Amino acid sequence: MDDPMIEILSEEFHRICLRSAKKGSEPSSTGCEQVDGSTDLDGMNCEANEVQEFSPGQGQVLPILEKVIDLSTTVEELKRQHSILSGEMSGLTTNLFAGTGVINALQHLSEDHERLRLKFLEVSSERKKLYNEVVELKGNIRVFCRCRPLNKDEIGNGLGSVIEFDPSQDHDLQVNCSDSSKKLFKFDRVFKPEDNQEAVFAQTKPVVVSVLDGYNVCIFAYGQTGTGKTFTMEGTEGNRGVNYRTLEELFRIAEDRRGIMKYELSVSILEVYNEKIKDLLVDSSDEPPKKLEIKQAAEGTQEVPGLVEVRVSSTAEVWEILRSGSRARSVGSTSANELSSRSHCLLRVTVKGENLLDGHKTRSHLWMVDLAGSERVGRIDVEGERLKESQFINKSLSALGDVISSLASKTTHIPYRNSKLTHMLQSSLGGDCKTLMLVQVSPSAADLGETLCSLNFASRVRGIENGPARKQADVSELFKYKQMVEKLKQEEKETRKLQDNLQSLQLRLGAREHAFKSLQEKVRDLEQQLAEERKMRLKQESRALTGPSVQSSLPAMKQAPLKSILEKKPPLGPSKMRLPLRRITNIVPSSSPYAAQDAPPTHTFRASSSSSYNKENLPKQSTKSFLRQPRRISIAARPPPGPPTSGTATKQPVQPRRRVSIATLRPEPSMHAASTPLHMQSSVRDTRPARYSRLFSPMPGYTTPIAARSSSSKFMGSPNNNAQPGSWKPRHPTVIALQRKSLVWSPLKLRGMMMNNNVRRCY
Ligand SMILES: Nc1ncnc2c1ncn2[C@@H]1O[C@H](COP(=O)(O)OP(=O)(O)OP(=O)(O)O)[C@@H](O)[C@H]1O
Repeated sequence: MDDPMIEILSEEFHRICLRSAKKGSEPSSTGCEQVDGSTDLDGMNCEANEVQEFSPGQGQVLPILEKVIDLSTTVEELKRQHSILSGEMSGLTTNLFAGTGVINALQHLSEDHERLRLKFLEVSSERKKLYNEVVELKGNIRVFCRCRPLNKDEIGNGLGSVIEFDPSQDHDLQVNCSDSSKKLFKFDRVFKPEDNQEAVFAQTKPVVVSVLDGYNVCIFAYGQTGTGKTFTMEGTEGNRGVNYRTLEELFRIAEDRRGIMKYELSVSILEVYNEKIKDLLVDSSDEPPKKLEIKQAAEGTQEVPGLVEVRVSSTAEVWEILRSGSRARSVGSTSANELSSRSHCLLRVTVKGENLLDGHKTRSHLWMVDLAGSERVGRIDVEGERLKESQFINKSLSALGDVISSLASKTTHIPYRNSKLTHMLQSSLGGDCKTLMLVQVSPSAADLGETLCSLNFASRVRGIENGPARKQADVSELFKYKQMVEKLKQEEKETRKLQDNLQSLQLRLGAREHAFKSLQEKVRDLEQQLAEERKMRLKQESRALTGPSVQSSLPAMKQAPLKSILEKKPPLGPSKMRLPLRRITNIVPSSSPYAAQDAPPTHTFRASSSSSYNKENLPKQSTKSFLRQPRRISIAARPPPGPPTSGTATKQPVQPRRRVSIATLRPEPSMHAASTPLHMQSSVRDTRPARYSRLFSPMPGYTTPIAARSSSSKFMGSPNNNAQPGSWKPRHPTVIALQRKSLVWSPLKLRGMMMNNNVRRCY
């Protein structure tokens, strides 16, 4: 039993029962007492029945029983309430699960919200970018032309319109000049006299609303006096102009973007009159006007400290402010316009924007300028103060023209500071800023000159940006790129050439390395061969020396020193200790089978002291000359023709071998022609001075191998066979170079060559 109330009641009932039992009745007979002695609500029911049973028996209901009955009813009621509450409780528990679903849904929603917010930010920045691009494509400096209708006076004077419009063209207008020629002008947009303020603003709107995206914008109306500049910019009550419509549009867009962007718009109106700045929102009737100056702010923008800035939040207040500013403007009467604006009127709208989604803040300016009349001084009859005004107006307008021209032609210096007007507009002219020029013209034939002036000026501004000047800028860029391309091409060409050169050099190097290797191998082979041959010769010599014939033929006194020398000498071998060739050749016996068979006498070299030479066969002069030869006369010398005589050893002592050299390889004139590479070499080194002169002089009677093949040598610079000694002059550049360069001859090389050509034949 959960309920404590029921428990209390149950106890109470139990007590009553017990008391009744004591009064004479047997409570056990009622059967209400349970075996385990416990009581419950059933027991109560039982009690109630018992009470009812008692009641009739006793004739009246006891107050206690009444109480019990009441209590039972209460219990019943409580039980019912309990079950209801339990039901509610379980219902609440079930609802708790439904709450989780709600939380999940909420979570999903917040995630969606975040995703959409980011997407929106992305899309809005993309829109901003694209919008700006569209404006830029149309031109950051745009020029519109508006022609006012002929006024009553002009019509009354019978003046006709000199301007013609092509109904199908929105960009052209044609001026009929006084000499009946026609001049065509093209602008970004041309408004005919019948075009209303709405039409003009429809085209202006895309430029002005850029201010809400954080861009600085400047619109100005230019033209001669009375052409409708003020009408276009300010308008009238019923025909509101660009100023009011722009602010109206800005408010509309700001309202559209509410919740995403927060904008604050404030307005200032000032005029530049005779190069002085005047705040048109200050009531200067009581006090003299404050002097305002242009100052450069820290962030580089131009500010006018002290200039009134009125916060505007609705179009209703804007109109009033614009009217009051207009009223304060300096006007004067000229012959062209009764209420001519003698100053430049500038309306500045400052827009502070805050992106509520990402907190990004912007501050930009929109300038809407109604310029003073651009007519030349002589055009209107002015004098005194009016003349001075006109001069200031002209000066500042020409400064504006210079600034726009410089901006359009993208020159580095923009002359902003030449006038107060341009200085003030500095941060809203050029760079990322959007500029719109509205050139106002009169259709009247009387204004033709001024109309042409205004149209020419406007065309120049537009033409420089979108026409030839812009093209010129592009051409210069193109030219720069073309030059770069040319340079690159040339560099590529040179690189290719260098690569080719490198490749050929590498090939040549490879070929040289290969040749060098093969030469090295050849030298090694030759050395080996030489060593073997020496070994063999030594064997033969020793055999010859020990042989009886040699012993008998040589006198004992002469054999002894020779023998001793031989014994002292180490055997020839591949080692560094090689015997000099001369020594070996000196002792080669005439009976040597090599000498007799292999080597023809004309080609076999024998040293001058060799015993194997037959002295008789040698011409006297030759022998003498041989004897006169310095010791460096070596193996390369050609022996005179005739068979060598065995056993006739000369008395010339055996000279220790020195450097083998071809330096003494100079055959005697009587020698027969011999063609060896050495001779060839010596023959081409004719003109060398001093000791080389003789060495390289051409050898008369000698024929180079090439020369031997053909009677007239094809080798460039080779000596002519028939040429007189010393008459040959080298012509080949290599020969000339060699003549100039002293050569160092390697004994090893020489030995190899000698062995190849001559020495082998000695055997
Ligand atoms: N497009 C137009 N439609 C109807 N009326 C026009 C139009 N343009 C100008 N006007 C009228 O021509 C007159 C001269 O215009 P406005 O004063 O605007 O010229 P302005 O160029 O501002 O002259 P100033 O330089 O002397 O101030 C005004 O009465 C104006 O209402």
